[in-house]
Amino acid sequence: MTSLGSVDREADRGVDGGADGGRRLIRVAVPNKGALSESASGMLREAGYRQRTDTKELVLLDEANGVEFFYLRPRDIAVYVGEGTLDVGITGRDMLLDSRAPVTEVLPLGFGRSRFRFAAPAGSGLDVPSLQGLRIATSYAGLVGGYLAERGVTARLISLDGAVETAIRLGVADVVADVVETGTTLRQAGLELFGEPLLLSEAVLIRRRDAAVPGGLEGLERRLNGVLIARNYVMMDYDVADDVMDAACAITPGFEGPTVSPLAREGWQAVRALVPRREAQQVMDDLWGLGARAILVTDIAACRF
Ligand SMILES: Nc1ncnc2c1ncn2[C@@H]1O[C@H](COP(=O)(O)OP(=O)(O)OP(=O)(O)O)[C@@H](O)[C@H]1O
Ligand SMILES: O=P(O)(O)OC[C@H]1O[C@H](OP(=O)(O)OP(=O)(O)O)[C@H](O)[C@@H]1O
Ligand SMILES: [Mg+2]
Repeated sequence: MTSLGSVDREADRGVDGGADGGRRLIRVAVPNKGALSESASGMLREAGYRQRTDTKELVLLDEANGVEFFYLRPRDIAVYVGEGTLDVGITGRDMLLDSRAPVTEVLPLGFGRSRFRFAAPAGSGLDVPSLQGLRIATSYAGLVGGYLAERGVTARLISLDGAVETAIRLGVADVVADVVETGTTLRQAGLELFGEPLLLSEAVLIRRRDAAVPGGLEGLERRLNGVLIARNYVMMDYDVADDVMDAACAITPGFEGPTVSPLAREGWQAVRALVPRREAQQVMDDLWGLGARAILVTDIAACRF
């Protein structure tokens, strides 16, 4: 295992000798465990980067791609990036806001989606103004404190490391504020949600705010964006008669207009466009209704936009 210190010095020297001669590595923080860890590494792997095979590895150098990955607790990632120690990182939007670190979102990554909510024993009938003077257990005191301050509510925040849902039963708090995905954990604790979500969270790529854009970020962002498009879009091909071509193109506008090619068949054209994956079945029905035929959908293995 390599120590963080020795790799730091290696990174400062950059990648020598290659076509990029002396290019500095971009240093990327990745969650080492928890809800975001597997998906973050999976996405980076899909984007062509090396990822660790041993969960005990703390640092991994992907020299060919000019990236060095540091596996850290998701809660600490905004701190490292905010301090400028690491260039970019993947963490949850909720953790980034909670940290108050000087970082900014570069790209939402579409996984680790959750809502941040207040909850209390079923039937309490609470709302946000009635939190005044109550005890709120949370692992996100920065986020909750900021939310209440904006609304002029003063409550006592009980900071806990995790499993906050149990705090009410144990008499430590009146209310909890926590991450909710399915709501199962809250229900099992006999709690119910109240108030609007404080936040809709997901995994995000972050960088330091008010600092120069790190070298290499553009390439990383383009690759990750390519993964998002490959995941969220499909390629649709179909044949359509000239007289309904405009209507068909309106159904499948693509990103920059569909590709239209002549067909051997007189009065018909072949059309190709990207379509949101979740809309593909409805779009095929609509095209069929217009008279389009030979409608094919294919997955995108990789792309750059
Ligand atoms: N069940 C979940 N579904 C979706 N996202 C989640 C879920 N649990 C946590 N997250 C998100 O993952 C990020 C990291 O949370 P995670 O639970 O992994 O860290 P933690 O609570 O500090 O550590 P741990 O739970 O491993 O002790 C946060 O942004 C959070 O919103
Ligand atoms: O709505 P659900 O689908 O039940 O998911 C939400 C739960 O998942 C997370 O717990 P985690 O396992 O991370 O434990 P923690 O609370 O100790 O962080 C979160 O803190 C909630 O407790
Ligand atoms: Mg957790």
